Amino acid sequence: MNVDALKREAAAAALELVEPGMRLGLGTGSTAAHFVDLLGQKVRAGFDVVGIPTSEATHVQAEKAGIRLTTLDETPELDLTVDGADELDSRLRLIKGGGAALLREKIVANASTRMVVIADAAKKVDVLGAFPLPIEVVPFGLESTRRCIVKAMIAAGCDGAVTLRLKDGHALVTDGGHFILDAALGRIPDPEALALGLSAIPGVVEHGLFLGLASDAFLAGPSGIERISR
Ligand SMILES: O=C(CO)[C@H](O)[C@H](O)COP(=O)(O)O
Repeated sequence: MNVDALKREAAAAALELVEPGMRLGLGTGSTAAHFVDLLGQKVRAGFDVVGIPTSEATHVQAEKAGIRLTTLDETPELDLTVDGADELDSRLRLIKGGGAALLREKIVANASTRMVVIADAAKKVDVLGAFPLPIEVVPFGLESTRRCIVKAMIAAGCDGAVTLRLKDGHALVTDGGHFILDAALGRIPDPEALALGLSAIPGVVEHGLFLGLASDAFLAGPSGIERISR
């Protein structure tokens, strides 16, 4: 089975958790897109839920799929968020932000009673960090913020290049109007320490370490779905 089919299987497994009337956080990325697609099919068959998209891209997809949408201002508390991840470990600590949507993804996950991760099984790792850690920063003072990030990394026992994410030769601009710095660390021995250090830097808007947010993960592999719960 190809990776895309596995992603769809993980999405289908999470769909079974959705109940009528739920307030749902809708993730971003190729796996979350399968979830939105499957949810749209259910909605068009008469199932009523309300969704909060975590990116402009998901907003467009969900609207086309016929899913009723709201905002966190109208609906500040959600029942369930279903989202993908770039990496996760057995304690459901995640790296997210490969699709540059980490800020809204974290706000929405934090507003949810449950966050469920859907992914192909290859995303599960023993130690986080092979996937470069996305860090969302304000454009003002970029180089100064980058240096502070390097110092925070060293203080947390890791090291690696921190580079500006580009799109079409220019700095990628997130939905919130910020830039993304990607930290190629290889391994993150103490994600909690790194998260604390990064959050203390004024130019850092948010980082892609999602700690203590996910309650469950559905990981699709060749031999079926593995469910991890916390
Ligand atoms: O964090 C994300 C977007 O910011 C995505 O959830 C993450 O990049 C996984 O994407 P995909 O499902 O396409 O592998």
